[in-house]
Amino acid sequence: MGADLVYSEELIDWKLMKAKRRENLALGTIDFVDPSDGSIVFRTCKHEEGRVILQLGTAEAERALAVGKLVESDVAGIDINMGCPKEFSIKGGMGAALLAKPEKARGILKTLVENLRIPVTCKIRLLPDVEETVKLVKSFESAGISAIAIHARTRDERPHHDPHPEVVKRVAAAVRIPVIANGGSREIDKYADIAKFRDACGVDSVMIARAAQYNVSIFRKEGLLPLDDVIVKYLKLCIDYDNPPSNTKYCVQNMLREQQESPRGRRFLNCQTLESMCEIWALGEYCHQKQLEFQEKGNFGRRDVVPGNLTEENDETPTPKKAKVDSEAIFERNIAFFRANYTDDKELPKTKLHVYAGKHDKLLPTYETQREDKLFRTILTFDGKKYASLYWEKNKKFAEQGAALVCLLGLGVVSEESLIQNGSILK
Ligand SMILES: Cc1cc2nc3c(=O)[nH]c(=O)nc-3n(C[C@H](O)[C@H](O)[C@H](O)COP(=O)(O)O)c2cc1C
Repeated sequence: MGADLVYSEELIDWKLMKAKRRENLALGTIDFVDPSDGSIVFRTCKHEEGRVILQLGTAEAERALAVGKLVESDVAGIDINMGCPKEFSIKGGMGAALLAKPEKARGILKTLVENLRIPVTCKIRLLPDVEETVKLVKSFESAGISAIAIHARTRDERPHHDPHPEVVKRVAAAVRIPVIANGGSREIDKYADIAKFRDACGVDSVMIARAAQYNVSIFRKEGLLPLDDVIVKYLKLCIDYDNPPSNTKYCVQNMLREQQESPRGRRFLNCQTLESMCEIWALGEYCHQKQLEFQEKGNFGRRDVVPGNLTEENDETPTPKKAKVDSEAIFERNIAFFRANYTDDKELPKTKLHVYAGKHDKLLPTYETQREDKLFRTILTFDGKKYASLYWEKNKKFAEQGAALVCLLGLGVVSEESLIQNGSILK
């Protein structure tokens, strides 16, 4: 859309340190995979080469360097987050906590500068005192960093507080490295507003977060694109790079904002799969075909990566082990559990199934729940057979109820018609 560089969201050092680098031939991406559960910690691709700066949350030079070494061939630079005021960052000595430990912070930057081949930057907030901020930035400059991003607020100020471009201006005038001004989104509605903020801060570069989340075409010199065009472009990328549905949903929600209240917005909020989200913007078939193509090429979702299959050092392209359970042997239907369908607790699918088991002198069913990307699916075993819904529920309880419903259908305890009638069977 016209941005020169894009920063990743903050990734925590220990999470990346244990990740394994894999080339994903099906998607054409480089993946950093958590070997314990197969989740993707960071994914990038050729198209992003030279453009993406990986932002790291760290409190230790050694750990930061280990991550730097792991990713240095795949990113344009490493940024150390020294601005995050959130509790989890501060408690871990990361983010804005580093502003209170300037020597430690400088040590991290210096270690990276001296040992990595790529540029090192950091992102800070203003200190309450201007001269202290200048001193800090000069000290980081002397550590050899290539640029510094400054969020024009102090650690205790929140997004609704006015930013302080005049303070950024004073700091920028005191150093030679490029200062990237940040924190102006409230006043940035169009491309020309970026220059206003840039000039007020006396810098050459601006970093935009929220205004870009709302409509990423804010970076286009030619002006904003209609939101639907942006969503379509974004969804296509999500399909092409197999982005997790929950993250896709979160990002589109940030674009829709008040439109979430519209009938289309409400339909969107009910979506759980990437395909169902894509259907709203006429990309359902494209999504479906791409997912089939990726499966054929061997791109397995994280549920297919079982613990341990990424641990062999020399095995660069392991064949992911397919599903924990042989899907051939499972009775599967696309059934969702809607709590509102059951006013009487005795009618709840699990309760009903347990009563059935008692009456027929069978052992109670067992439930094994898989979790993927904040969604849940349960494989239920009853009387030697396995049952599961194809529908991923938003919590474990619902997933178990959904699987019980499939089982009741398989046993003939509930009828297909009744499930169609109450909307539980999905197409
Ligand atoms: C949803 C969200 C996530 C953010 N995550 C990060 C992050 O991972 N690292 C970071 O340095 N700043 C993060 N920020 C802060 C922004 O980078 C930025 O400093 C702040 O929003 C002010 O800039 P703006 O006015 O352009 O939004 C986040 C902000 C938002 C709204």
